[in-house]
Amino acid sequence: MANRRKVIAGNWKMFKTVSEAEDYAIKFLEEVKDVTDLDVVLCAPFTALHALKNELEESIVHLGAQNMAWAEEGAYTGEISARMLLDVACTYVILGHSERREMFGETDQDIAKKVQQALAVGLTPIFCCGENLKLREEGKAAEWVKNQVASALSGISKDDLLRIIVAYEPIWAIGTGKTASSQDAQEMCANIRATLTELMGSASENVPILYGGSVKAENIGELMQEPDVDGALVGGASLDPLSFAKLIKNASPM
Ligand SMILES: O=C(CO)COP(=O)(O)O
Repeated sequence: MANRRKVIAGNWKMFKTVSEAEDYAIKFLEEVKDVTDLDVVLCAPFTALHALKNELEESIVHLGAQNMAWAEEGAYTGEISARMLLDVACTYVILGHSERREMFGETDQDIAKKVQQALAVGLTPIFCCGENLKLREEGKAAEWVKNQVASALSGISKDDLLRIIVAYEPIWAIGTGKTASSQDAQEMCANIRATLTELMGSASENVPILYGGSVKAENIGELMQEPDVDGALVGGASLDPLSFAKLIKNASPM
């Protein structure tokens, strides 16, 4: 039996000012302070990270960003580097989210470079992959996601791959209220693990694979029952501290 971490990560996307984030952190910490059986991550906008660093210090909640530059530093107007994220106590960073791929033109090559840069400074990448509705309906979802995983992760050493989290987020399930069935989520997460096995051998058993797409307090329990679903990346349902705390408690294996 694999000894994988369970992870629930909230992706706030482009929501919350500094004061809203601080207010959230106070309420959220009160609710989740005794959670020990899974890793809890809040991926906040850049502008809220420093304030959250202060609020979350010495708590069980880890801090993450939602994107970063592939370059180390330099003349890249508007970009944020991996070291800047470390500086505000981030330990995680979401990379390759479908919204960045679709709306901001990020390619598999960009994402591969970002994953390498994150690993180089010691951040844990939450690498996102997932198919759109057309690909799913054409029966091409598994192949598409396999290619996304292989092209972003194939240049990475086996040891470094052990430090990655993969999030499977079917685009048709994001923000639509349409969750993949837990069987579909399991099937795709198992396929991703098989691709990881091709890259890193049986150590893939230790890589957490999350599901994302309309996850809520009501459906997390069922998803977590699946053997290859090790947690969730949660958008809309992470925006309210009390309901996100409820989701986390429902995800808990205890
Ligand atoms: O994109 C997501 C998380 O990264 C999922 O968003 P929703 O949970 O709002 O569907």
